[in-house]
Amino acid sequence: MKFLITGANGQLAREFLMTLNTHDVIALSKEHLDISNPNAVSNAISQHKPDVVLNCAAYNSVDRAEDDFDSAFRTNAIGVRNLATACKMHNTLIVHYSTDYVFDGEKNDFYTEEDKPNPINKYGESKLLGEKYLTEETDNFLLFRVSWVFGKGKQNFLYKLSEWAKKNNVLTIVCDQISVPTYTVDIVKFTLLSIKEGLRGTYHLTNSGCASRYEVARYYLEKIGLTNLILPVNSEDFHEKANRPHFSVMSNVKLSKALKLSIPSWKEGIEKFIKRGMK
Ligand SMILES: NC(=O)C1=CN([C@@H]2O[C@H](COP(=O)(O)OP(=O)(O)OC[C@H]3O[C@@H](n4cnc5c(N)ncnc54)[C@H](OP(=O)(O)O)[C@@H]3O)[C@@H](O)[C@H]2O)C=CC1
Ligand SMILES: Cc1cn([C@H]2C[C@H](O)[C@@H](COP(=O)(O)OP(=O)(O)O[C@H]3O[C@@H](C)C(=O)[C@@H](O)[C@H]3O)O2)c(=O)[nH]c1=O
Repeated sequence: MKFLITGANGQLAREFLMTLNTHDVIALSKEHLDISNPNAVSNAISQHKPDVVLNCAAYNSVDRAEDDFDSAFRTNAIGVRNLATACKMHNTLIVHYSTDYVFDGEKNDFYTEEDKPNPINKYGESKLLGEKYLTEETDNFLLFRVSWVFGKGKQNFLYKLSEWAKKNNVLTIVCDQISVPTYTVDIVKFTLLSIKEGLRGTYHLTNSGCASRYEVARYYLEKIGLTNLILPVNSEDFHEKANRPHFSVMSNVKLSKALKLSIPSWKEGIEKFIKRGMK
């Protein structure tokens, strides 16, 4: 099976590259394939004729998207539509990733695939439009909503935490944002199993369990031997541009039933990540 990976310098793409046999993979970074360019996308799919496109490209700057919706929209919505159109032409499976931030966080229970999204920030809006364009354009898709992704890379909360911890003895961490930290290794594993099993459609792919940012910080920093004082605070204490959902935990039951497998907890994910040297 031949894979084409977009956004090849990102943290999820790099995890795929570490797992897949490189003979079967075409990996294109933004420099080599900007997914917002329809001709470039069409040419890349025609030229490489992959069986599967793994779309790991995204505009992920949640705060910046508030003032620069155009950039977020171009990559997270138009880019996805370009890929979906080209994949449909060649009957290629497209695997795409969305986010817990498509939900408003008001449900106070785990979100299922049946729940109606209602984003409360511009990044979430752009990702929801990407979902819409994907599902309107083709049936041959796997759409995974993931949350609080961590792995080798900098676009994640654990990396940011360790940077904050190096600079400050006392950390103030929000306790009113609850979701599921999800390890790139598990995203890759369950994506590849889903492809192998022939699944299609929308699934929530998160590690199991849930936690506030404050709980994650305490767990992670203790595990890596840092003794910073960590104080719980509310989101309103940070004057961030973007609103973030208070409770965006997604249930992974649909995926776990479809694969007849249980998905490891976020704590197991973090332990595995640390054992691998946080690489
Ligand atoms: N990180 C997280 O916490 C979460 C991520 N997700 C989703 O998971 C998926 C993987 O994210 P992750 O690996 O963490 O993201 P990263 O930010 O690590 O990687 C995204 C990559 O996409 C590239 N990119 C940006 N715009 C374009 C474009 N127009 N064309 C091609 N490439 C582009 C970026 O390049 P450059 O850096 O040069 O712009 C970057 O290399 C994304 O769909 C993301 O939205 C969902 C929930 C949480
Ligand atoms: C600076 C600082 C921030 N925070 C909090 C405020 C804010 O909610 C959060 C910001 O961390 P991040 O930048 O990792 O959060 P954010 O970029 O919002 O993370 C999100 O990214 C996108 C791509 C997703 O799809 C989501 O699933 C989620 O992972 O950290 C603290 O608690 N203490 C601090 O000292």
